[in-house]
Amino acid sequence: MSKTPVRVAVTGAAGQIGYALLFRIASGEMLGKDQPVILQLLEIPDEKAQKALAGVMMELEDCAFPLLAGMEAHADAMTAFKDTDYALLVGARPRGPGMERADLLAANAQIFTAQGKALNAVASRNVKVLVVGNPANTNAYIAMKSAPDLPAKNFTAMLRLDHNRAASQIAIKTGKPVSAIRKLTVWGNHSPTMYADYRFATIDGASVQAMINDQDWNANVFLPTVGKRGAAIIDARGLSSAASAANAAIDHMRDWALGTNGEWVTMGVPSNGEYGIPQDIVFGFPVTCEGGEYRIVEGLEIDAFSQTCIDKTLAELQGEQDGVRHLL
Ligand SMILES: NC(=O)C1=CN([C@@H]2O[C@H](COP(=O)(O)OP(=O)(O)OC[C@H]3O[C@@H](n4cnc5c(N)ncnc54)[C@H](O)[C@@H]3O)[C@@H](O)[C@H]2O)C=CC1
Ligand SMILES: O=C([O-])CC(=O)C(=O)O
Repeated sequence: MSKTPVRVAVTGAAGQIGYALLFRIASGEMLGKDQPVILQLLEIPDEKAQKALAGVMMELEDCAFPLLAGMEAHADAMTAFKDTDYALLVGARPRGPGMERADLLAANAQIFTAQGKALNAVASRNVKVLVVGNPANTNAYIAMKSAPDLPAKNFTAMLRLDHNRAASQIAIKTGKPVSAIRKLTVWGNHSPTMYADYRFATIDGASVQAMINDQDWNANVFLPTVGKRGAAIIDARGLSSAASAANAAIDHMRDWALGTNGEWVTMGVPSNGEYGIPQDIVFGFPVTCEGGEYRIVEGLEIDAFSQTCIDKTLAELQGEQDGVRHLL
């Protein structure tokens, strides 16, 4: 018997990430090739944006996806999020050259108070929320705090693009396939302060740290390359990353919903005090997923270099949080 369709809300559906994301959700890459979906698409109530969204929907129709069980255009979060099982909050202003993601806080924070409230009012009580719009961690925190009737653990931020970027840099450095890398993680904020950590990573059971054995490369090449990759793409393309961001969003939601078979992935999730990160800070952690739930990998040793990196990215997040306190 075929499965009951699930509802997937996507905001910023007519934007560049939306265009790289929706077709993959509708084809079953996110929730499985046997899971029908109903897309509930949100764009701003602006004639041009709604017209562009209508065009994207025409294209979705023209793909004749067997799993696309329905599709709706919305200009109001209160209708877009009705009964939704998954919510991908992409719609927000992207940064341009010379900006940091935190510079977007003033422009984007209010979007996430409104959308958190709407999720609180009308979404499925089990809704899984992924915040992509920047600054993603703090926007996820804002949405979570604006939705007091939903479990805090349902709100996550996208660190998966950073995780995937780190994996590719390690694959290039070691000459091994990216698919062989296990136990990699990225701690903290989706910003240049993030700490991509391969101390526990293995390739075919062997330690990646021992294989690379170069702390200078770690500190002065690897971490800045991963941390500043978003800016490098803006510099090269004139636009922020879109296809790789959409790909990471698919990876994040797929793993959360369908599980990771014991493998580690990175998700930005509200802390319960793990690794000394204060309660509710949305922080990149290593997690495993099973049965639709993520679990933070605990008990990892944090050495002095790593602690310094974690303290720095935490301090930045706390600063962002202080800056939005008036909205909550
Ligand atoms: N967390 C991550 O790893 C990444 C995050 N991003 C962020 O994702 C966001 C979207 O990026 P793009 O798609 O490239 O931008 P874009 O400008 O192409 O599209 C954004 C879309 O969101 C819509 N929008 C704005 N406010 C909205 C609201 N309140 N409700 C619904 N829709 C709304 C806009 O009309 C626009 O169509 C940006 O904030 C960007 O910085 C981008 C790449 C990676
Ligand atoms: O850098 C940006 O502004 C877009 C983004 O978050 C990324 O590519 O990681």
